[in-house]
Amino acid sequence: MLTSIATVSLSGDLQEKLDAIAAAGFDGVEIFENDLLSFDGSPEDVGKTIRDLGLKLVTFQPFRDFEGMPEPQRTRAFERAERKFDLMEELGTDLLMVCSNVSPQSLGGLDRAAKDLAELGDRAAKRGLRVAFEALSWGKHISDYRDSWEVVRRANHPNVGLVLDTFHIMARKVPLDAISSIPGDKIFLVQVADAPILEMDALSWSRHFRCFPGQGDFPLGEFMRNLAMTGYDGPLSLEIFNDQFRSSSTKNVAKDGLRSLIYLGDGIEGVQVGEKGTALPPKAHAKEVGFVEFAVEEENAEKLATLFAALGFEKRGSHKTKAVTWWKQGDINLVINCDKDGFAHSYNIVHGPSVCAVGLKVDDAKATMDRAQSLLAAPFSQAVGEGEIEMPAIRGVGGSLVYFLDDHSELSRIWDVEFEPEKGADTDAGKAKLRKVDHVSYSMQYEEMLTWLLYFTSIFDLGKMPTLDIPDPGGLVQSQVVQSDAVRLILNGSQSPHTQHSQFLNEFFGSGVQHLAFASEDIFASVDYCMAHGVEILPIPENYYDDIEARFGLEPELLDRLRARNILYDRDDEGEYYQAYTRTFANRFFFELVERRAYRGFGAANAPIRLASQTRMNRRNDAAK
Ligand SMILES: O=C(O)c1ccc(O)c(O)c1
Ligand SMILES: [Mg+2]
Repeated sequence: MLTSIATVSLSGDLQEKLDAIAAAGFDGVEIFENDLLSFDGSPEDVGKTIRDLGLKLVTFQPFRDFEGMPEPQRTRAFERAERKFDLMEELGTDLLMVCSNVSPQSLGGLDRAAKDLAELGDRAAKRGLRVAFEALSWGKHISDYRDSWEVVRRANHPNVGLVLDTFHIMARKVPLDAISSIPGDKIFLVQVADAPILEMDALSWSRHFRCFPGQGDFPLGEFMRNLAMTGYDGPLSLEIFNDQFRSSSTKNVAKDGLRSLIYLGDGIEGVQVGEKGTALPPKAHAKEVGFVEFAVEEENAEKLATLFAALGFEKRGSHKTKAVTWWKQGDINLVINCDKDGFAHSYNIVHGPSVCAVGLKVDDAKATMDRAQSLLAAPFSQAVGEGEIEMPAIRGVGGSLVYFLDDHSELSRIWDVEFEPEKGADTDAGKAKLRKVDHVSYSMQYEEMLTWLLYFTSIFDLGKMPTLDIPDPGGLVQSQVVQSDAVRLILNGSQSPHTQHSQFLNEFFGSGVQHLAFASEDIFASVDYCMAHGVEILPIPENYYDDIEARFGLEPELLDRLRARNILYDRDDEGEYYQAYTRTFANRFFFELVERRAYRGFGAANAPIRLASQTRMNRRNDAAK
């Protein structure tokens, strides 16, 4: 199937859109009428530009309010169609997409509609053109794909075919299995869109909340399996009306679109997406966070080392040739990089003290790299010193890196090969009882959230959880978790410029890791160790403890232990959660200590308390300056 996208899906003017569509690597494009009307150039110019970019003009759309009109509107509708046919000849496309009538004047009846379409087919055939009929989910008489198919079937005209648009089909929650019995050659166009499940009218839902396949909740795999059975081999075209996309980078959104189509075809038998098709290795199993690398200047490297030691980490080695140290506790590996060369250094120059890379352990690092690149991730490599191991990596959030590690290649020996062991290091160290990285939390522009959601869930076996709105004193923060059984990532975005989250983006000059949570096997012991070693734990107000006492009926003794250590508490049907936070390091990132007792959430109810407390600390710091 040809990959295609409708111009309405992107921001920018028509030229920018077409450039981005071609640059992303699509085979074709749908011209949405408004993009043509607002363009300062002739239809011939547009057609030539499209061909010169190597794109196929898949369809011109939409032609509205056509079928079932009484006279005199009916005659006028045919005249309007003839004008569109003229335009199509100038543009150089043979397909007009007709969407079902929404006019209150239109008359019902499948036969009437079929007769109108057959006549339109005759007129189109005279010019070597075709028409394709789509059921809008809010159409006056025709709103169900089974009815639009019945109209096309009864029109029984070689130049009249069907459009299947997954949004309209799924918005009506009708069964998908009837798709499989439509003959593939009667389907002229397939438009794909995903969307979050929302309770609202179909028109507003469609015009504002569509998103790329994989970013929403629709059962698109089931659709594709049914489509494969029809033998359809025409365009697979993204048609996405989305408010975020309209205000995002044209190029990035176009690339996300193509990634989503490649992902849509992944694992669907009988479906080849793109002219060549892309065979993907299976989704990478994200087994654990293998390491986290911090990019800092020398001065901050010392401070960060002091903080790591106070958090119970043991320095285990120094890189043989670079100003890089390795810290470990339990299965957590942290790397402090203050070398004057290489990626970390350039990242530090832009962002200041920061997490510049996260290493994810997978089953097979090489296969993961292949999959990531097939899904259009940007590979990263830099000069590898003698005797060093080249670790596969791709660009991630805010230009930071995601490295891939595994247990079976030479990558498993990276610490031994590249690091001089620290003499006298306690190799069993787990002083503060921290065992694993529990989660990594990224802050990003609100408009980027769907990009990184698709990135993480298409490459890895990370599933998405429902999004949450978290109140910050300066506005709402939207939070999206993606997780496997052992790796949890949080993607946070905010539309308010006043949230802490947005301040982070300003001060950090972009998106990145805002905090890192370590899983403790005994939160009280962990916090005691850290406090005894000078770690300042984020203070939590007394009111909070009064509230959780009332809410959960906690024993006074437990409450005292929580209060004394500024530990937050949550409980649900599954279990209990304990969490404490460090103060922010260098005004950038902070650490969280958590203990999960059969609990799978992230303490969302506590997040506003934490955010308010952090805001208070920041204001106090600002006032002291
Ligand atoms: O929102 C609309 O009007 C509209 C127009 C054309 C389409 O293909 C569609 O799915 C929706
Ligand atoms: Mg459509």
